[in-house]
Amino acid sequence: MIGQTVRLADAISIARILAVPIILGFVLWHPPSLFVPAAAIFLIAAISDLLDGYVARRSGKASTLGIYLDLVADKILTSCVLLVFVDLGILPTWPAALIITREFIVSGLRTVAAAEGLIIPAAAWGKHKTLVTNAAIFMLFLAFAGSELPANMSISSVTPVQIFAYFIMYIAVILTITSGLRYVYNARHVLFQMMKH
Ligand SMILES: O=P(O)(O)OC[C@H](O)CO
Repeated sequence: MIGQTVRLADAISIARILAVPIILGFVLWHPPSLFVPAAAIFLIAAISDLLDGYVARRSGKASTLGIYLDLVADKILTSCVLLVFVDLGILPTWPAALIITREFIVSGLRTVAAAEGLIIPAAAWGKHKTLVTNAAIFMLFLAFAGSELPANMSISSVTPVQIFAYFIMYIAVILTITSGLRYVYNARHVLFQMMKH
């Protein structure tokens, strides 16, 4: 039973990864008119992040594969959608670059910590960052659904919903940086250890 629950959690994470090409397909095929179906699939994928955590917790024990799949699925989903937003001019390069760089730094830290026998699981501040980032992405999808893309817009046609979506995205950037710094600070002994070798 525990094995089955863990496998269900893993299957949910794998489904989240498989949803990424479908979302990108909708977004790139006919932007921005297919943003609503893209947003709907993105929302289901983002909610599945909460679901796989719940399913894994019910088993009382997350598998190592489950921890890996959960983290990797989140990062693939977020990074790919941010890149496509940059491609379409919805997002400047720097917030996407900052978010993706932070993910590399924290993932790298997890790798060296694991080599030292230390597991760095997703902490509450990391989960909050993911929640806010996903909310911002979902709102950007809806804010630009059926509207002009930024390259064809005049400043006067920017809507309050679009301004609000960007506001949430910049909060997500701040949470991404602060949560990343917390991981680095909490694992400082791993970094000091690395410097000694
Ligand atoms: O901030 P991280 O790297 O711990 O990632 C958190 C996860 O996205 C939560 O599922």
